[in-house]
Amino acid sequence: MRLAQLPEEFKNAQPILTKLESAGYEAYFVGGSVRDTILGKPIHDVDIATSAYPQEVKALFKRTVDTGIEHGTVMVLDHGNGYETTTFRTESGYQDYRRPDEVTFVRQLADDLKRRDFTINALALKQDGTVVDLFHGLDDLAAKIIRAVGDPEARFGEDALRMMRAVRFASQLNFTIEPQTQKAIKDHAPLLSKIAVERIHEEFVKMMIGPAAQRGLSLMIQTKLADYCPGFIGHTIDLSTIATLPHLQMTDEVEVWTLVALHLGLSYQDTVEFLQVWKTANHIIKAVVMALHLTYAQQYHRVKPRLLFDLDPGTIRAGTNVARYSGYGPEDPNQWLEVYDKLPIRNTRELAITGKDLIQGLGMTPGPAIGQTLDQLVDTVLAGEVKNDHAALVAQVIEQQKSANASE
Ligand SMILES: Nc1ccn([C@@H]2O[C@H](COP(=O)(O)OP(=O)(O)OP(=O)(O)O)[C@@H](O)[C@H]2O)c(=O)n1
Ligand SMILES: [Mg+2]
Repeated sequence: MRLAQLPEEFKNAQPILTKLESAGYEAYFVGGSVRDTILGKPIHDVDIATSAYPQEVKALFKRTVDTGIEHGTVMVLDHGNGYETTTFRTESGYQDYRRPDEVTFVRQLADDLKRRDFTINALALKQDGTVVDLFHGLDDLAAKIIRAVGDPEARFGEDALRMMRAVRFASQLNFTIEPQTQKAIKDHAPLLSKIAVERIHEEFVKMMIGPAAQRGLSLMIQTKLADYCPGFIGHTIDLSTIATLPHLQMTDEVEVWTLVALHLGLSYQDTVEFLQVWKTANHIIKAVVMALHLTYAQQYHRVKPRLLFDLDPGTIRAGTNVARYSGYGPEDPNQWLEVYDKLPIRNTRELAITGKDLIQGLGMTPGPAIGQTLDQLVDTVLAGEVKNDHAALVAQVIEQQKSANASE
């Protein structure tokens, strides 16, 4: 196969390949960008593989960064772009099921391609558009199949994360996993516990955001990969409910975890603990808990202005979408955002009175009472009982002070 037209990203990188070739080395585009180009999808990072050894690459280019030189990777900087340029290599050792004990640089492209995970990821592209396909990766791309290169057991024994990559690609590309490859995943699923949670996390989220998330999740259940993910054991039924939702099209990590927490029936506190075990970033955990409040409120038909006030557009969108995927959100995905936009205030700072006004103008003592009073004013303004107007709010505070004094 020869591609008639290369995407812009590859064209920009061509001078790097030309320079390597002029010096007598071989150089190819490899990895996901080749796969995605053939599928007609946009590409992100351009990876280059070459027969030149790292020191030879460094000698050829003026500006390089040693991003992973012990594994053969040097980043070549060119016109504001950086290209990961990796020497052809073989790997051996994998005693920990995650990384090789030893990498050996080699001069043959074939040796490099045969250590890669799946046939669709083992394609190489020459700069003239010729595709080097040693393992029928093009047939598998056309048939929409994820198949390990060579012996699947060996590939998963080398790097157990590849099992999660298989289900992630099944979702992202809407592909099936070839039966022998799938059997090897089932046989090796326990090895997933050797992998750092952060790496499983990344694959899981990518899988859930993919267009065929239901397929990916079903595969995780069938192969028992789910049992080796944090907090999923014993929750297969909840996960299979997610796998049957008809309109799943998640757009970000907050949606993913909100949906999972909802279907696992987690309380807010359990959600925090569950997401900590998954090593989720704190700002994401916070957003998930907020979105979950909205999702639960929709389930019980109790969405109040104060709840929307406490959220922000991002968490409102996530909470609404998750309720919609689960069958009880509003028909219009923008419904709660529109209500939010029409709130008289969306932030305590938007109140037409400040803590300073309370202290200096109304003689209140500095302390926690100031915050409580402002919070009550937020409630009254949101409930439509008082207009967000300075004089009206001052009158409201004086009223409250009077009735407080009277009851003393
Ligand atoms: N566990 C892994 C990870 C990567 N690779 C090889 O390294 C390439 C680049 O890896 P990576 O960027 O992680 O994945 P991509 O396939 O490029 O997918 P993405 O589009 O998500 O980057 C893969 O295509 C594959 O050939 C592998 O064999 N085994
Ligand atoms: Mg990649």
